[in-house]
Amino acid sequence: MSTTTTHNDLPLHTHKRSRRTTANRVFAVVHSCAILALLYRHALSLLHSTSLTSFLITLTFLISDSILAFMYSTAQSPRMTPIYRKEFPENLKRVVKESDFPALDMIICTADPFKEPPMNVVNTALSVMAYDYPTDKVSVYVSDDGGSALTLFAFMEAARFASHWLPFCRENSIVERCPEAYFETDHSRLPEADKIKIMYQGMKVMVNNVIERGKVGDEYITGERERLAFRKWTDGFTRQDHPTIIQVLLDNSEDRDIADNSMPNLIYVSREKSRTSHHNFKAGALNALLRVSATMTNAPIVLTLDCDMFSNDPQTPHRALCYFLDPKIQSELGYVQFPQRFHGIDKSDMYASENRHLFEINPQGMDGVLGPNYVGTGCFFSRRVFFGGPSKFLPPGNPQLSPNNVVDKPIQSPEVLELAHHVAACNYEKNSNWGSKIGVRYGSLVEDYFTGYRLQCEGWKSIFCNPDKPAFSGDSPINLIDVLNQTKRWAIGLLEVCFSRYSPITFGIKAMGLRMGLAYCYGFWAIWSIPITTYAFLPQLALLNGLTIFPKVSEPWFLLYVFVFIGAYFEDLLDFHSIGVTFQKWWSDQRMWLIKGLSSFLFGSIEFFFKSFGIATLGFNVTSKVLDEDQSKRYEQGSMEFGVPSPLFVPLTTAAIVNLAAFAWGHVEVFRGSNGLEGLLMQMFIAGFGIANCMPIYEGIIRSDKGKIPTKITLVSTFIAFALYAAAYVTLRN
Ligand SMILES: O=c1ccn([C@@H]2O[C@H](COP(=O)(O)OP(=O)(O)O[C@H]3O[C@H](CO)[C@@H](O)[C@H](O)[C@H]3O)[C@@H](O)[C@H]2O)c(=O)[nH]1
Ligand SMILES: [Mn+2]
Repeated sequence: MSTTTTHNDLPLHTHKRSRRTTANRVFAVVHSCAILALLYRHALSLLHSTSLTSFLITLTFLISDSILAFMYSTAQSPRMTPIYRKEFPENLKRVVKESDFPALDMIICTADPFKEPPMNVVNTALSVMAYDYPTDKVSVYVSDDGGSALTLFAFMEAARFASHWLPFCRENSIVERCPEAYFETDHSRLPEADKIKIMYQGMKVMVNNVIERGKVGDEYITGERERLAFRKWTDGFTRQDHPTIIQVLLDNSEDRDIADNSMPNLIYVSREKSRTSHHNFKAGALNALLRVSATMTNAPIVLTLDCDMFSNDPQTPHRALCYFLDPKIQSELGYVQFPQRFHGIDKSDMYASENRHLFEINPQGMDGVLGPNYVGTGCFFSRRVFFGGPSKFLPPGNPQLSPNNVVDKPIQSPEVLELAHHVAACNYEKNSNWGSKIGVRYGSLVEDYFTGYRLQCEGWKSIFCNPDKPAFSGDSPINLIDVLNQTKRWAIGLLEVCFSRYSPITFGIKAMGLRMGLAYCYGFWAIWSIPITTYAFLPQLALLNGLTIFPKVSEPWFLLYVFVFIGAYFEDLLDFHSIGVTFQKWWSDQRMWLIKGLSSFLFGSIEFFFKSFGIATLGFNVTSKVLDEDQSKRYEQGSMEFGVPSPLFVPLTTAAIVNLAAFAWGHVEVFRGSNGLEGLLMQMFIAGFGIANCMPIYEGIIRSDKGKIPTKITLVSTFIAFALYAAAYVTLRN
């Protein structure tokens, strides 16, 4: 089945349904029945339980399995109608003249020059400045929430380098337009390549020198314009407290590259910050930038990009236009989301950094209903989307910020610059709709999930654009603690939405219908921690005390458990298989799911709980993108990086110890014949499965390199494991 949109017989895009749709639906019904039967069994045994202990154990499993059932059933929603799309950018110019292409404003976010090296930010910017797009229609805005002169310095250099890099890419039809990625491979066949490479290396060395010294020395400041710019970093200037800085680095009405073509606009913006007003993290930055860009260029299409993700294909805007320029879907189309894809990932994707469920499988499913969620980066928006639903325009206070306003003054004219500074001020949003009804939405650490969700609730549709050649390519953390802290932030942010009055289960279903509402319920993520923790400890502690808590092999209920487990796992494996992911990567993904359940989801839930009672406040901890050489080496060798004595590792290590002990003790019990294998088999299997998943943790305990689990963590975990055993001994043995 496939639908085609044509203009004079030239399709811009098509889509087709997944062949697995029917199988998915049938299986969902069968599996759901099995789960219901299991819950029914728990309810029965709860009613007939003979002791307090067995009552509590059954209750724990009833709660855990109900959560699993809830998460399972909501996850089925996107699996009902996954679709695959295809674009035909080659037809675009035949349908719309290039001179009629809409202008593009691209916003790149950065927040910390030491965690996000300015050279990476520069690479991201250069990769999109070099898009195959009419340069007079392209504007790149760098949002620097770190308010760092170092980042501005890097961009001054980048602006100069761009005048060589852009014509070089165009004349040689270079595909790799991120210089760092391009120079990683040898291009000695192209005579100019060497020259450009030397230029690039020179810039890199200079920028990195400046970063190392922590300040821009006078010897690096060449012109009067630069001197004036850096003067804004006065003595009282801190990243939390400083005036707005807007620096136009390239202006397409006057700057030209070495081949005499016009350059895209390049504008550095660091919005005003003050300790007395909340800046709403990235959401605040994006809103400030939406306004600043409105005063200067006000392009109808806006790309939001994180500094850790560069463009991997210069035709990407054309792909997005295949949808935005289709008159049939135009009026309701809010955004076109490209998946987050990553480079430098190890063969087994040890940390499940690819997050295929989140970034690919789910969006494909949601695309078959109203469209995918927004994932913060690699997303082209129609500017209009930020100002009310498709049929309910909400004007911003100032008509000059309206999405249909045409800017008729040059970007460096005093009026434009004055207004731009005014709208970047930190109290500009006071008593306005920004963050609540217009712009990117505030109130969650996952502003992306929340914003996309709210926009879809307002009636906007979205498109998932997933070309074979990844459109963007990003960095991902290469040590466990960064991964866990990142997912902890996400888990908290998602709970902030799911337990608010905008919860997808209530508000979402009402606004978008059952299927979309349920699809957004993956935001309840963190509650996975409850069943995962239960299954990581309870069967094992019971086993250590010789207590049978699951059906015997000979009972029919045993088969039901087997079916539910294998069914869920096999379904997941097939999902990964259908998008071409190896078995090994799938195994890592499910393992990381368990690891997160015992760490980031668990701690995230607790922190969210504290926050809800006003006991703690939570911030956006930017993930570090700096690569440590030793760590990189261990990453390539496939050994998991612990290194720091973080409490996040304690439940994991404890679980590893308890599972090993239980598995060993189970064998003893069976050989002694005190309790037959028949009754303990399932508990033995669960402990064995736990051990299989904990392999990197045992390695982490016995390794001796810097990335090992700190001895302190091992000791604390061993102590807790004993304490748990003792507690179980007291409660379970009577
Ligand atoms: O106060 C802040 C904090 C962060 N950022 C930027 O936000 C982006 C994302 O931060 P990062 O540390 O890379 O977080 P990730 O967890 O990798 O990001 C994912 O999750 C975020 C929400 O938690 C989304 O915003 C991102 O787009 C999504 O890729 C980066 O460009 C930062 O520079 C800001 O601009 N201001
Ligand atoms: Mn990131």
